[in-house]
Amino acid sequence: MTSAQDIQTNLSASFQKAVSNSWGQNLSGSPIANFSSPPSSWAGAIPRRSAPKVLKPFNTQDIKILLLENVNVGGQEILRNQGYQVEALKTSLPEDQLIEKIRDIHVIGIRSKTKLTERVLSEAKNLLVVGCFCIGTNQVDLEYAARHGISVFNSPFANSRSVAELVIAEIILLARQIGDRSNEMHRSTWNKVSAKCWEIRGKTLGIVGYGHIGSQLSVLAEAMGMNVIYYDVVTLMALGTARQVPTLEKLLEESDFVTLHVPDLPETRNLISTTQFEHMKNGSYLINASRGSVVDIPALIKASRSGKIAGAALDVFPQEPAANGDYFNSNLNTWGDDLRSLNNIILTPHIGGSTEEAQRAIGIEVADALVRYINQGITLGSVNLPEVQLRSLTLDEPEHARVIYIHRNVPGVLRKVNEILGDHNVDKQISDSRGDIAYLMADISNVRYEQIKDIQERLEALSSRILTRVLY
Ligand SMILES: NC(=O)C1=CN([C@@H]2O[C@H](COP(=O)(O)OP(=O)(O)OC[C@H]3O[C@@H](n4cnc5c(N)ncnc54)[C@H](O)[C@@H]3O)[C@@H](O)[C@H]2O)C=CC1
Ligand SMILES: O=C(O)CCC(=O)C(=O)O
Repeated sequence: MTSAQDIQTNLSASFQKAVSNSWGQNLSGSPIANFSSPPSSWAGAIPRRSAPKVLKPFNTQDIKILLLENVNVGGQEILRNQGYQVEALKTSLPEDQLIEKIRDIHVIGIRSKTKLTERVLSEAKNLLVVGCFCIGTNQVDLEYAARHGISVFNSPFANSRSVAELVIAEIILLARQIGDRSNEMHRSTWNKVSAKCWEIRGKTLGIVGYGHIGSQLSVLAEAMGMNVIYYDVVTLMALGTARQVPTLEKLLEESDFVTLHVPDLPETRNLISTTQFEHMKNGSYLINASRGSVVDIPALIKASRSGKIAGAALDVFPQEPAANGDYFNSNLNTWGDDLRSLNNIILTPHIGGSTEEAQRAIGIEVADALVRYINQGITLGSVNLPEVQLRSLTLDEPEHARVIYIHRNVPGVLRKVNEILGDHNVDKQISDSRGDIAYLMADISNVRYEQIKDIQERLEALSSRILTRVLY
């Protein structure tokens, strides 16, 4: 097994090879070729630089990546093209198997189902980075990861449109009781009714959480003739003729359809429970495509049975199966049978972001972020470490190395680091902090292999150290 430490310190065999790699002309697979290219309109405004140098901290084939939950093949290809060892599984893994696997890998890619808790992450001695191939990052203990120098990336909006379109569809499906009519027809029953079936034109849509998805949905709903109101904990610019309301209660009292687009936070757990159902209009509808924890399902079952709500669409659940199959039963969620027995309840298996377009875009975006981080240490887009970028080293800068030092944000660190780097020519350096964690990146020139090793060992010996990497 190759540990991150081995990879970082066992430079001798790979150094010459890696340097000659980096001097080679094979840049076609380089993520930075695109990443650092300015728009063509800038041509002439800035001096032309030589081609970026592909930094390699290791023999790339030593990097082990585990991708779970059917990460898009486009994303897998980007990682394989780097020469990394990629194992891709279609499902999530039970915790014991996850722990077994995570001990050996440097990178893990997940979607919403894999829980990277402190217990799991504490077994991951070599882990450098986590890629969440989705929006939500609530499934990862971000703080623990940061304290151990593990960067976490996600795709903040590549599936927003897909979720918004699903919600538009569900508004109409609920208003016309299409789920029930379709189920009846599947059971050979013809039941042509118009009672309590409505157009959505002129109805009020209440959006809770007016972020990427909520605001996108707002535009689509208005185009369908709906009035849009929204509630958010921050004051946000209304799109179109939408209107922000000051409280959740006000939104619930005014809306014909309530749709939830908030993250999973302690404050959003059971955001919609018995009291909130009481505030809703009689015969209104609830849609939840955010997180299963946001709605109190037993309270929803009561509200549906009493006729307080005329229907609901749920895409997310407190407990979701790790794989496809006949698992959505009462063993998983005790109220499962009760929920399934209700009228006009649309249940979908967390497919809000599951479109070809969204998955392809997410695959590329997160895989690119992982490659940038592994190869260059760039943390742009990290959700738990300071976002730090340095322009690329170029091919006309031989004998350069990039030093990355993730450390606890305590006084005096920079002085000590610069004492170590001070014997060399530091071309450029950047440091930033986020809470208790700081991230320093420095490019130094005219360094020989022995000197790199010495720098790394001295940085490793500092008491503030969380993780040291040297890329060259
Ligand atoms: N069903 C699915 O497949 C998918 C589900 N999601 C879920 O949707 C959630 C929302 O996604 P985005 O719109 O991209 O997030 P976002 O971060 O862009 O927007 C969330 C909004 O909720 C607001 N908010 C936070 N706490 C609130 C509270 N207590 N009350 C009211 N507003 C509150 C925030 O201020 C923000 O404006 C994600 O966190 C994720 O959990 C995201 C993508 C796919
Ligand atoms: O598609 C997925 O696996 C997760 C979608 C989701 O919930 C998210 O992006 O947060």
